[in-house]
Amino acid sequence: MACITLIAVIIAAATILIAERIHARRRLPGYVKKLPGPRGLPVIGSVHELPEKNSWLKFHEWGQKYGPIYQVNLAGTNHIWITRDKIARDLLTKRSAIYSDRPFIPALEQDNRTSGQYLPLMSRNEKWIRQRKFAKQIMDTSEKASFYGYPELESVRLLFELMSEPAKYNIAMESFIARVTSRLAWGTPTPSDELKQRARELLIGVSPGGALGNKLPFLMSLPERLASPKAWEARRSRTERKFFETMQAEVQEDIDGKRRNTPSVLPNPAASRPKQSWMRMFLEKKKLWGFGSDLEGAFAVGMHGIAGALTIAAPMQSFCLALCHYPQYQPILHEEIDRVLGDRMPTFDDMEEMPVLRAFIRETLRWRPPVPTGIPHELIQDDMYEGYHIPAGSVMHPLEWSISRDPEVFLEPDEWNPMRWLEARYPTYQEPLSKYPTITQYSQFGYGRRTCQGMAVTEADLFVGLGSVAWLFSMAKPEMEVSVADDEVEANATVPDEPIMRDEVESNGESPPNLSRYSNAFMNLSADERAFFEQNAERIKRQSWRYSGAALNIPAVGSETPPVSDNEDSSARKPTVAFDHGLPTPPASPDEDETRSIHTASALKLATGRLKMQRNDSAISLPGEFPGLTTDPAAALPSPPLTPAKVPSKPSSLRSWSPQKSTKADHPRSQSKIAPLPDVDDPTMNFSTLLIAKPLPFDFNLCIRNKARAELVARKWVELRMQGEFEASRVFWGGGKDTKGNAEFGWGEVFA
Ligand code: HEM
Repeated sequence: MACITLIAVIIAAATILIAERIHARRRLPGYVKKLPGPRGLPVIGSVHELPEKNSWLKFHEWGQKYGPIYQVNLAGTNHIWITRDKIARDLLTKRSAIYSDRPFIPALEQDNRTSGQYLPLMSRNEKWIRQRKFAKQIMDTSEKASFYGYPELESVRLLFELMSEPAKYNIAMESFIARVTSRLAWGTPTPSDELKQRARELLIGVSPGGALGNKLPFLMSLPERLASPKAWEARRSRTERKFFETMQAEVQEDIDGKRRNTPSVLPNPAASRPKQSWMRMFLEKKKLWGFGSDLEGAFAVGMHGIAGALTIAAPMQSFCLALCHYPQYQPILHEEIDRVLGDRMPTFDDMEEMPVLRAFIRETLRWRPPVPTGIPHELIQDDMYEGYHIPAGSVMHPLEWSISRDPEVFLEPDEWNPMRWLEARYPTYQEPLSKYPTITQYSQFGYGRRTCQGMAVTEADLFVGLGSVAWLFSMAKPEMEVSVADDEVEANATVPDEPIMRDEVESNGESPPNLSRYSNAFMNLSADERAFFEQNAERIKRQSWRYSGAALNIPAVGSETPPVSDNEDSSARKPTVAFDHGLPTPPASPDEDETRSIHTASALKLATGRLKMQRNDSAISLPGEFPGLTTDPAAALPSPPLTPAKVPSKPSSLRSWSPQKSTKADHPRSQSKIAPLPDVDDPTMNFSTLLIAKPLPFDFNLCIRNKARAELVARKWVELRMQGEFEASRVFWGGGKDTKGNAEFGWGEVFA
């Protein structure tokens, strides 16, 4: 029996092979050349040569071997890899009429090309046209409204969380993006955890190295009970739909005023007012969009939520990686931040004035592209390029990893060097600096008719989010930690059993402590809050440093309170009592100023418990290795190498490169040495394996650069929280207890 099966498999494989050969020969006229590439094995092609981790490095290596455009057979499908920007533009942009389709993704329950669910994965059909129009409208409108101020708002919570639990920096950054995106999509940050999970699960579903159904498509034709990947996908798909429909219905209820003052849903009336959002735009002008159903609108908005939720967090984490591994550039960024912003946090309006911050972000996107393999296009008819045949149905990959490592454009391409965007001696430099470098209009966001719709949101989130992080913190690898212990601070490091209160703080001045007011204030706390402080007394005690009273000069609240919007009843602004990050929400008090001050002090104290302070406000400086800032910033810039990288000078276009004719002697590989591939043990190369490459968590030190800024953040956090802005994330499935839900809806297992 086994023998018969083996013979059957061999016959089937041989038939496919012969059919492939005949097919290829019949379609290729004699004068047309075939693109080079690895030969691979019959049937499976080169699948077995791909590593599980960082597969883009293999494609990059093949690019160096076979040239800037080559083809690979992967399980019977022809994949074409493009490693130079010019070729990607020639094909995907200039010939976008035939290069703008998307390949089929087997692991999804519904056909990604026609289902109308995910704009980035659709074929170029009617649904794609109307959803792309809709996407442009919602992006343009929200951009004009400065994306409703959500990045600035959530960056306060981001900084507060980073001060509170620096070790969870990756969660804080992902939450920042998910909250901003949830607000944009539905006007509320409460679904942010669910959105993150929806994004992770979809990412698994669409990644070639993710769901098993993409590696073994036949599994998707079996019944769910026999194929667990199919059951996983069915649940993912049901949960996603339910989530999008629930959010759509809630926004509709908000608009209709039905959800106002319903404490079980949103405890704070101020927070329950309908906020601006993409869903609101959809619902208010439904007819304008011409969608087939409300469900299409639910997906059109939800998909944008998902697209934003994980992509932007990846470069935020790569930014930390870069700053730690290339510390010599940090002072340059801090100099710009201190000069332009001083003691206020950045806003989107600061873009023009801050080319250094933009350069740091752009360079991070280049150095560690969030989508290193690019998002593939599919060619719908046979084509020719520079004498080479590209068959219809080929899956075209603009290989971002290689495109952003073209040694003719990027000197020393593997080095993170933001100066390449700021100094005229680099080929990438462009005037005027008030505009360039941009964060958008970059190969990282794709080509032609399928370019990313979320570039502007990405720009706002990264600029405000990372600008805020660098405004408050400096970063260093653990072994590079500078001495941060301040004798005075150390001497004061005894912490009372209870939280620091305003009166105690003031007592560091002339007047003696007013203990009665102190204890009254403590007694004014709700039972929940008192319990919190009691339970956390030990933790609070363990803090490594605390502010001295003189330093904690808390100004009265007033001028910085955000204005009350037209449709908000200011008397309705009541603080809520809920626990989030282990920190109490301030209770309502007749004396709000006092309550705010008290809670600012305790919030700040709790928040900064695990952080280190730098001795002075300037950035890290170590002898020798790091450039100190001088009055002439140019003189302080680190000197990049004047000679190009050790990589070979490679042809930038196909004109000077002809793979088919090449002999061993004139092949690019034999002309010069191949650039060494990055070491896979390199700590900066530790990435998740899915389509979006996110650095895995790593150890580093976050140091507060300036006390006054930390105080400002804590104060803003308290104020905004009292206004009901920082609602905690909601649990959608499982009756409020957990996220697993039941067999029908809930969270599936995820990895990476
Ligand atoms: C760092 C952040 C991001 C990166 C690197 C990125 C990258 C990309 C890439 C490479 C594509 C495919 C382009 C092509 O096929 O040529 C794409 C498409 C798309 N992106 Fe983004 N993206 C990011 C953030 C976002 C955000 C925040 C949103 C929305 C809120 C978004 C929405 C979309 C949409 C709707 C498409 C599909 C366009 C189409 O197929 O017609 N992206 N993105």
